[in-house]
Amino acid sequence: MSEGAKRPLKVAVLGCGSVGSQVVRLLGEQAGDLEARVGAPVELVGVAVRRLDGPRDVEVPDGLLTTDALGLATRDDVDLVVEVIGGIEPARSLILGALENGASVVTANKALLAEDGPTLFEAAAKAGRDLYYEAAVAGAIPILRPLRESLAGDKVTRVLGIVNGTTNFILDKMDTSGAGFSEALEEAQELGYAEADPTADVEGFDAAAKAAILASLAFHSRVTAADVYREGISEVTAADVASAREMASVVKLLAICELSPQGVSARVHPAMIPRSHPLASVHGAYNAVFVESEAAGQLMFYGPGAGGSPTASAVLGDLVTVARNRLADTRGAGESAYADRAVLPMGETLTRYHVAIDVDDKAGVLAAIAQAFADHGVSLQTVRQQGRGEDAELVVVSHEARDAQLSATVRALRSMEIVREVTSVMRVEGGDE
Ligand SMILES: NC(=O)c1ccc[n+]([C@@H]2O[C@H](COP(=O)([O-])OP(=O)(O)OC[C@H]3O[C@@H](n4cnc5c(N)ncnc54)[C@H](O)[C@@H]3O)[C@@H](O)[C@H]2O)c1
Ligand SMILES: N[C@@H](CCO)C(=O)O
Ligand code: NA
Repeated sequence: MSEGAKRPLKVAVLGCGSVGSQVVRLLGEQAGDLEARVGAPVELVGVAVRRLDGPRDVEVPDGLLTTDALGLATRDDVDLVVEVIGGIEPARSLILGALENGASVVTANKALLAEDGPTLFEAAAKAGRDLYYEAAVAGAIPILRPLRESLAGDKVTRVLGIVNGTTNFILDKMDTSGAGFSEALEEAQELGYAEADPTADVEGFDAAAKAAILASLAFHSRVTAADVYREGISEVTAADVASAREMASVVKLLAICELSPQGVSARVHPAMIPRSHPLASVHGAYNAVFVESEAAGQLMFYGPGAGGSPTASAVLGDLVTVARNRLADTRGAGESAYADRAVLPMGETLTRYHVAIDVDDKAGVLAAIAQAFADHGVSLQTVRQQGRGEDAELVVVSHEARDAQLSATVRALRSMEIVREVTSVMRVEGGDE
C-alpha cells in the first residue's frame, strides 16, 4: 500500500440473481473508478448464494461463493453488505445481523422495507450505520435520494408514479393494440417482463410497497404496505381502455401519495390520465415519478424501473455513498418520521370517477342518473350521451369527492332499473379538477 492509501472497504453481496449478478459484475469491471470515487479500494470478499453449483450470469472469483449468508453478513471484516435476495426472511435477519455487527447496508428490497422498515431504520440508527435503498423504488431512477436530500428543504405535497414496469407494459399494450388483459399479460410473460406468477405486479402489491416507501420519505411519516389502498389491473377491460381513449385519456396503474390537512394518503389503482399529462407518455416497461412540491413546483423523474443492470446501477450508487461515509466515519440521513402524520383511509381520500353506463334511451333518464350522483353529494364535471337505438351510453366524469361517496354512487347506479349495465368505472387523475 502506498503512503496515505486507505485500507480496502470489504463488501459482501447476499444473493446472486438478476440484480446481484450485475452488482458483482460492476464491482469487478468498475473497481478502478469506484476506488477513485470512494477514496479507497472497494473489495468484494464474498457472495452468498443458495446453491454453489447454480447457474449464474456472472463469473464469481474463486473462493468467494458461500451458502452461509448469515455467516458472511456478520463477518467481522465486512464493512458493507448488499442484500439482493429479496422477500421478508431471511433478508430481514441478514440485514439486522449485518447492522448489529457494524456493517453498513444497501438493499433493493421494497417488500421488506414496506412491511417492516421502521425495525430496520431503528437498527441502523442504533448501530450508527447507513441503510440505503435507492434501488427499491423505480429501479435505476434516482427518486429516493431526491426526496431525502435534494427536496429536504421543500414541502412535498404529492407524488404520482408509474412504479411498476410489468403493469405499465400490459396497459400500454392494451392501449396501442386493443388487446385484452390476458393477451397483453401473455406477451409480457413471453418477453420476460412478467414473472411466471405475476400476482405481485398485476395485483399492485409491488407498486403498493413502493408507494409506502415514497409516502414515508415524502411526508416524513411512517407509512407501511398495510396502510396503502391497493387495486391491481386484472379487472381492467378493453372497454375501459377504449372508454379512456374516447376521453383523450389513457389508463395507467398509479401510485398516488398525497398530503392533506387531515393527514397523508397512499393508494395504488388504475386511473385514467389525460394524454397530455407527462405520465401518459411513459410507455412499455418504463417507470416515472411525478413530484409536486410547494416551492419547486412539478418535477418528473423518468427511466428504467427494473432489470438487473439498471437496478444494480442504483445499488452501486448507494454503495459509493455508504462507502464514503464509512471512510469519513459518519452516516447519511437516517429515517425522518418526525411529522408523524395520520394515514387516511381510502374512503376519506378525494378522488374523481369516470363512469360509463348503458341506459334505456327515454325521457328522464339523464336527470335520474344525475340525481343519483347528487344524492351522494357528488357534483358532475362532464356528461356525454351517445344514443344507440333503444338504449344509450352515458359517460359521466365527476368532480372531486370523497372516494366513499363515489363508490356508494356506483353501487346505487347498479341497482337502478333504468341502468342496463355500468360498463366502466375508473378513477380519474392528473386533469383539471
Ligand atoms: N429484478 C429487478 O428488476 C428488480 C428491480 C428493483 C428491485 N429488485 C429487488 O432486488 C432484489 C433481488 O431481486 P432479483 O430480481 O435479483 O431476484 P432473483 O430471484 O433473481 O435473485 C435473488 C437470488 O437470491 C438467491 N437466494 C435466495 N435465498 C438465498 C439465501 N438464503 N442465501 C443466498 N442467496 C439466496 C436466489 O437463489 C436468487 O439467485 C429483490 O428485493 C427485488 O425486489 C429487483
Ligand atoms: N416487477 C417489478 C420489478 C421492479 O421492482 C416491475 O415490473 O416493475
Ligand atoms: Na430508484
